[in-house]
Amino acid sequence: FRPYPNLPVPTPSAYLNDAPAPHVHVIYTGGTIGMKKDENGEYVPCPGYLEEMTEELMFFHEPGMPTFDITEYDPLLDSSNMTPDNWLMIAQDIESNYDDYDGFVVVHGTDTMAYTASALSFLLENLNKTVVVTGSQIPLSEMYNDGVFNLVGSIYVAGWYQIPEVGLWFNSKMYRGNRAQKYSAWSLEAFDTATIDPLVSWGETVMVWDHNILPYTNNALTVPTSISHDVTFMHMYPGITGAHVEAIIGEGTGIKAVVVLAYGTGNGPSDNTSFLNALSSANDRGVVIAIATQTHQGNVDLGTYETGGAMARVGGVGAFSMTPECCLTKLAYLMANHTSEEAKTLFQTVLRGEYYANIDSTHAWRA
Ligand SMILES: NC(=O)C[C@H](N)C(=O)O
Repeated sequence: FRPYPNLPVPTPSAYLNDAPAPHVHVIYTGGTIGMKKDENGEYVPCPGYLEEMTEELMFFHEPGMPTFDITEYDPLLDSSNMTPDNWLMIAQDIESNYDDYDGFVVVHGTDTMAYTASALSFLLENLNKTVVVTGSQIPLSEMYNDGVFNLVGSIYVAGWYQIPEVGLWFNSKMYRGNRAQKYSAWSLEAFDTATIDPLVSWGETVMVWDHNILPYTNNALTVPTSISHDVTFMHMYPGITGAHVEAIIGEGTGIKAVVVLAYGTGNGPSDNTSFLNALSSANDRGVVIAIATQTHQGNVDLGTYETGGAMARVGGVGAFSMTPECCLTKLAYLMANHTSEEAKTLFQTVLRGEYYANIDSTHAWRA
């Protein structure tokens, strides 16, 4: 339990020591944090409100807080309205402001925050600065809310700590963006990860769990110019048929890759010929079939059961412990610029610390 080494770790006395305040770029995309109720009593994003609140509230101006600029997107989005193009736009925004800021905060709705954080982790190639994605369950406009401290914590960490990763900050913890999932639509502890410990946690002091953090890079940041929209999910369930598979990934759907949410360690109905034939013909057409799991913990290993072997024999590639959000965004990133064969290989390669085969399953004790 040590502060991250080789970094300016601000202590209360350091704040008062004329330490130059770092400068953070806050990209405000929308989400509950800046919402107010409309005439129907439903929460909607409210332009200008986040900036107004950060100007008004003393927490954002305490000694030791980084300085920050807010860029507000137009329109502000409930994150349920986000698409892969929005992920790309945020990544390109970070790229064009990269040299002018010490760190970046993306303010975002919680509903699809895990997807955006994961997508950014892949899109920001050779990232060497901290990018924190955050939001809240309760808007700043409510008397009791989690938005203030989620935002204060994110700006603080993005400014003072150089962590070459995309993190997702929620409830005093920063998770690796491509490992986090929304676990609760109610709790203020809305996010968790089944595999590795948080990268940062804020208790009485700020702790950076340096053994989890990816290495720095000397290469320049790059961001691809396109992302694939032709990646989908297929949730497996008892009774699934070949016709159901065809409806999702059959010829004519234009689908290039599918994340199959299979059972347990990646198993499927090995005696269901119509189902297997539908998958097999998709594979023959070059559709990448990624086999993930409906469970939160454990590794996909298609060699454990005959029912897993069946998924491998129709061309499926196992997702190890990658979350569904990670699988979908990784494939959206890969399919834009790679052939199916390349994408299969890269899918089963650790690109941004998104899984560690054999290690992640040892976290099963967290259950
Ligand atoms: N807490 C939230 O931010 C939920 C909201 N529907 C959103 O994702 O934008």
